[in-house]
Amino acid sequence: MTLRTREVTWSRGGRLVVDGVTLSPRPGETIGLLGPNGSGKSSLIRLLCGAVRPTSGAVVLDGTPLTELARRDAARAIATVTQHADTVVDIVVRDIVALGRIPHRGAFGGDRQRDSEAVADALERTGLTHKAGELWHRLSGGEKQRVHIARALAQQPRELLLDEPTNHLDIRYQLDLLQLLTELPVTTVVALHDLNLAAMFCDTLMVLKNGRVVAAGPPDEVLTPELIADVYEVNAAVRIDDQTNRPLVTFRPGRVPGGAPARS
Ligand SMILES: Nc1ncnc2c1ncn2[C@@H]1O[C@H](COP(=O)(O)OP(=O)(O)OP(=O)(O)O)[C@@H](O)[C@H]1O
Repeated sequence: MTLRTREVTWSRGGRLVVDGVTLSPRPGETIGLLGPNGSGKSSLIRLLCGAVRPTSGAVVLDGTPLTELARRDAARAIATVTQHADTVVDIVVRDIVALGRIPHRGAFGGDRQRDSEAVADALERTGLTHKAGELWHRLSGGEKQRVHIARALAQQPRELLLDEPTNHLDIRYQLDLLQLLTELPVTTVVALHDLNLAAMFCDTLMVLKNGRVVAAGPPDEVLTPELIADVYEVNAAVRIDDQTNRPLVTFRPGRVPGGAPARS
């Protein structure tokens, strides 16, 4: 059992932002959420973590709708890395990462040894051990991003949700992060803009357009020139990379209005 959605919809201002999405990850798999700006990826992640309530349909964790679950139970199982998370408080990196341990604290405090091991491990995995004592506001954008990821890892969740986690990272950390996600024994849903990174690291891709799922499945079945033209209105060629055995997308200049790929 894992975190799933059943025909979930979310409407805002009379518009269906998320429109009947069913997401059923296999435990441990990495699902990449793709789609153009405004297609509903962040909104679906907000539904999955319980930040917003579905208008209809359900988000369920081990069969129980999130809306019926105690906050602490959901927080122990689900960690989320959102976009634009910031803090104005003067706080050091280690203390931000330690916030991930809060859901594990009981009425008599937590297991301190386990907490500090989880924090140290999360710092190590994100390459931040040497920054543990540094103040948050002195970090670069990419380092801040990695701190948020470390906080989520310190939470030791079963389900990990990430909204464009690579957007501030240089290419080395993008690759490191996505490699790490595939190696963690957790179910991961990650919204991405980079089709090639999604193809390289995700087990399954789900593509949204106007809040609806337009394709879902293994990367080599989903990422076709036709799909890319339809969803992004760009002209692309796709081949299987002989090193990674994954689809590799190259783009051609010019828009493809209306969605049909231009003939080369
Ligand atoms: N709270 C809200 N109230 C009204 N409209 C909203 C709200 N949240 C999202 N939307 C709208 O829903 C649509 C989907 O937004 P969302 O942020 O989920 O897209 P996205 O696929 O994550 O986009 P991006 O790639 O730009 O981050 C957008 O048109 C957005 O303006």
